[in-house]
Amino acid sequence: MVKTWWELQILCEPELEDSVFWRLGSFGCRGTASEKKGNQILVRGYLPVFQAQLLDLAALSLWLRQDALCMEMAPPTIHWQLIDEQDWASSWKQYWLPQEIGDRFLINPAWYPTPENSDRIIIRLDPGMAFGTGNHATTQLCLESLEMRLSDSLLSPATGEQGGAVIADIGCGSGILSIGALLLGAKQVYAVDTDPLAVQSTQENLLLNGIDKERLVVAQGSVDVAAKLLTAPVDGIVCNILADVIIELVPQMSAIAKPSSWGIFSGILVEQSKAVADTLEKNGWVVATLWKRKEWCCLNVRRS
Ligand SMILES: C[S@@+](CC[C@H](N)C(=O)[O-])C[C@H]1O[C@@H](n2cnc3c(N)ncnc32)[C@H](O)[C@@H]1O
Repeated sequence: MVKTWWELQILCEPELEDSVFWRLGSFGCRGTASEKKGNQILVRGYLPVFQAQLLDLAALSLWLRQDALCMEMAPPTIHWQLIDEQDWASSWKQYWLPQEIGDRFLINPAWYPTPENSDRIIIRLDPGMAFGTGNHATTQLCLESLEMRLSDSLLSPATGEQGGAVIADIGCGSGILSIGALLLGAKQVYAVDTDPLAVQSTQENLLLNGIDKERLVVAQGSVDVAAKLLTAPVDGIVCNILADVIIELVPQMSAIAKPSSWGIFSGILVEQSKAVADTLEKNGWVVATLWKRKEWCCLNVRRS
């Protein structure tokens, strides 16, 4: 039995209570409760931690705000926290199974035996506390986009010799996209994340996949840190963070790109795609394709 839960707390106008309950129910909350707090209502919702990642909670937060705007009410205040932190990092593992993604990848949890006769590229992963198991639609869209971008690579995945793409992975989480790119034949990846746990997880997953550590430079920070580590502009950028963050980082990411670079941007809700695309276009990128999965999308772009 899973004993670790997200507790979501939504403080709203009383008129919004029903719509908040409805939203939490359709989001998958297993239990809900409400109480009066002055002139407002505090609604609490509970769901197992493996059922939602931070991106999903951010999306829920956006929907709750949109629901309030549609009813011409003040937007609710939303908080979330993990409760009963009893070894949650291991309790969710039983729910995470090997998973095929796109045409080429197989994500294999580190505690499962590696399949011997698979014709897929196997990414072995233990994300620990970091985001990036491959279960999330945005990670899948990025891996599939990398497949497309790097499919004509003639490199040896084992050595990455003979040129090949140099890529920046902004917000690397578990390192899943960096490792995927390297196994597809990228020459080198510069991976950054503001979360130190993600940096640690990426380094550990690099070792798990037997990749030469010179091929993956990992550091804590954001695009500014990647820019300092780079010796030349990159051939490609992959960035799976929320839309607001991407919009803020586009000028800095453009500054580390070549005139011929490509980009893969996800973590974007479908309704936010126009704002991200507009910002990219203002900074000299052309949106080639927009791929959707569930409520999320991924922009595949290139420099004009
Ligand atoms: C949605 S996860 C993506 C993880 C992984 N790349 C994937 O696709 O599954 C976003 C990651 O971005 C990191 N992050 C958030 N804001 C950032 C910023 N401004 N710069 C760099 N990393 C950031 C978070 O710590 C988190 O690990």
